[in-house]
Amino acid sequence: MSHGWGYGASNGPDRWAEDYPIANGPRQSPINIVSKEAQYDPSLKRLKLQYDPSNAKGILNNGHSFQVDFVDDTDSSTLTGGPISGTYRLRQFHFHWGASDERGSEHTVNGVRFPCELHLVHWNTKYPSFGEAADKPDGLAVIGIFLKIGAANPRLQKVLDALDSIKTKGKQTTFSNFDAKTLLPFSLDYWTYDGSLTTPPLLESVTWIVLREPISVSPAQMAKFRSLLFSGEGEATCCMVDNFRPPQLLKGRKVRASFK
Ligand SMILES: NS(=O)(=O)c1ccc2c(c1)[C@H]1CCC[C@H]1[C@@H](c1ccc(O)cc1Cl)N2
Ligand SMILES: [Zn+2]
Repeated sequence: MSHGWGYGASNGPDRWAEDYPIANGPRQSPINIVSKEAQYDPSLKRLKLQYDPSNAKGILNNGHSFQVDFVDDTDSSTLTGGPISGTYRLRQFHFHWGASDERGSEHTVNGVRFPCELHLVHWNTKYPSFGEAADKPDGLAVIGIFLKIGAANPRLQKVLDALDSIKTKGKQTTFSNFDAKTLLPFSLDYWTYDGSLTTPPLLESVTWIVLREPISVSPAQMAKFRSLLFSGEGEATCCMVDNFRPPQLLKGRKVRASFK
């Protein structure tokens, strides 16, 4: 790719391997989860999420999605239990979505695509920093949550209301006192497998934890996601939609389920 990676015809997922050969690696994400082939594993623990709302720091349009960043210099917002050992710290969360409601999620379930998918990114504190953890096989743990069209979700509203101030690439604003736990569905049943970041650098460092229960989002709320731009101020306007990578080959990996 002559210019940076993206989701367009000239720089999208089908061309990422040119600059990131790991795109054809053995543990790439996302994947299609075939529920009947996921094996129930009774040794899997319950997920334990302890998030401190005061760790929320800011919200940024990074030109590929938008992310809410958290202060991660202490163990005050952590993920433990589940399929992981040790303590992982919340770094940021972000979303992937479609131009219309029939696509947008990265993971699919029995071939079903959702309009949007939320990723809560955590890093293993056995490493000194996120940067050190990002390329280790057990470095990151990302919780994936599907969004399904339904009633407006009041828990999303504070995030969506901030989008007007970060419309274009590079824009950021403060975003404080937000409890990411409010974004979780009632059930914490999950599928888990070893995978990768779903965008370049596509590092094969992620323990994926995909929740079975979606959260709701209304059509009007989806329109807010789609009001963002990939482009920077003063550049040709390019709507931020379809910022998802399609499912990748399983290549022999097993998907485990925390539930029967
Ligand atoms: N869809 S996802 O959850 O699989 C995903 C994919 C790619 C990246 C991220 C999350 C996040 C995680 C925090 C850093 C950021 C990013 C990155 C940027 C600059 C870097 O030097 C390294 C990284 Cl990892 N890349
Ligand atoms: Zn993501």
